Amino acid sequence: MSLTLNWGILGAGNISSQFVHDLVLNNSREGSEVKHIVRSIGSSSNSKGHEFVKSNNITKNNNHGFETVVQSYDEFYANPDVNIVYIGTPHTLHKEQVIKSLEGGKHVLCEKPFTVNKRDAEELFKLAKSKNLFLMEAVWTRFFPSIALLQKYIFEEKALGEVHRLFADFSFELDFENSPPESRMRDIRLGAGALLDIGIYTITYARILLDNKVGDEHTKFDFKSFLTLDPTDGVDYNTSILLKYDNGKQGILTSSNYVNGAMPYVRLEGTKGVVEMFSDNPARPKKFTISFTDGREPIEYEDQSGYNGFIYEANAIAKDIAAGKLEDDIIPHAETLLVMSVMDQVRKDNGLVYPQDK
Ligand SMILES: NC(=O)C1=CN([C@@H]2O[C@H](COP(=O)(O)OP(=O)(O)OC[C@H]3O[C@@H](n4cnc5c(N)ncnc54)[C@H](OP(=O)(O)O)[C@@H]3O)[C@@H](O)[C@H]2O)C=CC1
Ligand SMILES: O=C1OC[C@@H](O)[C@H](O)[C@H]1O
Repeated sequence: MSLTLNWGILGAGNISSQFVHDLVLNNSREGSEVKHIVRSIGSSSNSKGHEFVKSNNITKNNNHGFETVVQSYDEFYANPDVNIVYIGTPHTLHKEQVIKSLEGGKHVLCEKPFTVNKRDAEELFKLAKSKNLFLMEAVWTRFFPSIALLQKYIFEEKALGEVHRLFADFSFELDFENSPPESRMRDIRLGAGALLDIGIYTITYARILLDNKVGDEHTKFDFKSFLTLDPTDGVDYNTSILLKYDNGKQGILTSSNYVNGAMPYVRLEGTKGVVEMFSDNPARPKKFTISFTDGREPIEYEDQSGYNGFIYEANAIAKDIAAGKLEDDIIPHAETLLVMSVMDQVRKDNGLVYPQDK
């Protein structure tokens, strides 16, 4: 089984840089199980692309002897050396870029939110299957070792007893003064708003901590929600979702771009114990504590790997592709569609329509 991926990185921005950091670190470490070769950076600007290669310190030495080229988007899609594309551009560009990457015969890992609505996501998954190519939404959170460990404690060992309630918050105060109205964080045409940007993670925590099944197998739930639409930008910067599973478990999910959130950002309550999660970034589940009601020693976990955490999803995909799979078991297509359907309904119930919905 060959565990080598030849990556093309689309968009030389913030998240692409964080993603590439992990690939470079992986390649600099002895004994890494997967070779992640960065073949190409697709950028709107040649100089920006070269600056990206430089600032992320991608060299032949830490890239398995390969030079990284910088290409225009169109050259990038046609690059025969790239076999998987990572899409790190604003939400509303994902759809067209996934299509062009698949048309170019490449597997795709596309940043969250995968698309703006479920209809578009379905179209992309159908296309990938028809071309026999792997396609996944990059919800990296789901792939952290901390999550697998928590799921073992919660669902297999029942360390919390009966789980009843989850609080999950992802909030940070957007620097409105320094974020121009045409930035991806504010522009409705780029899919701005807290729900698609950070609310998606609170729904993700409900999915992975309240239910041990994914996609078509999921436990049924219902929800009600409120969005506060900003009078200037017309998108939600305050978002609350109340969720109830058929088995009675509840999730209280909040996200905001008006105010900063508190720590712990996740609190999961059961009859015998409580999980609390801490992080500099609630998308990155690096640290948790489990405290027990009977006074037992708490369990404490912290990821000390030195990775940002993108390596976990990247390695999982390498194994999937080597095994000939078209989707991943942790976030199969149906799971992305489920989360997208929740976000569609929340927007519908609160009057948030993106131009792409029409
Ligand atoms: N997994 C995670 O934790 C995170 C995921 N994300 C997701 O990644 C995506 C990108 O976010 P982020 O990296 O923060 O965004 P940035 O604005 O930092 O970068 C996006 C890049 O996309 C390209 N681009 C093309 N067209 C546009 C446009 N009209 N406006 C802005 N950029 C454009 C640019 O690259 P170039 O000029 O080189 O073509 C730009 O640098 C989003 O969908 C977001 O949800 C973001 C942060 C964290
Ligand atoms: O996915 C994300 O996680 C971290 C946030 O800061 C960012 O806005 C968002 O896109």
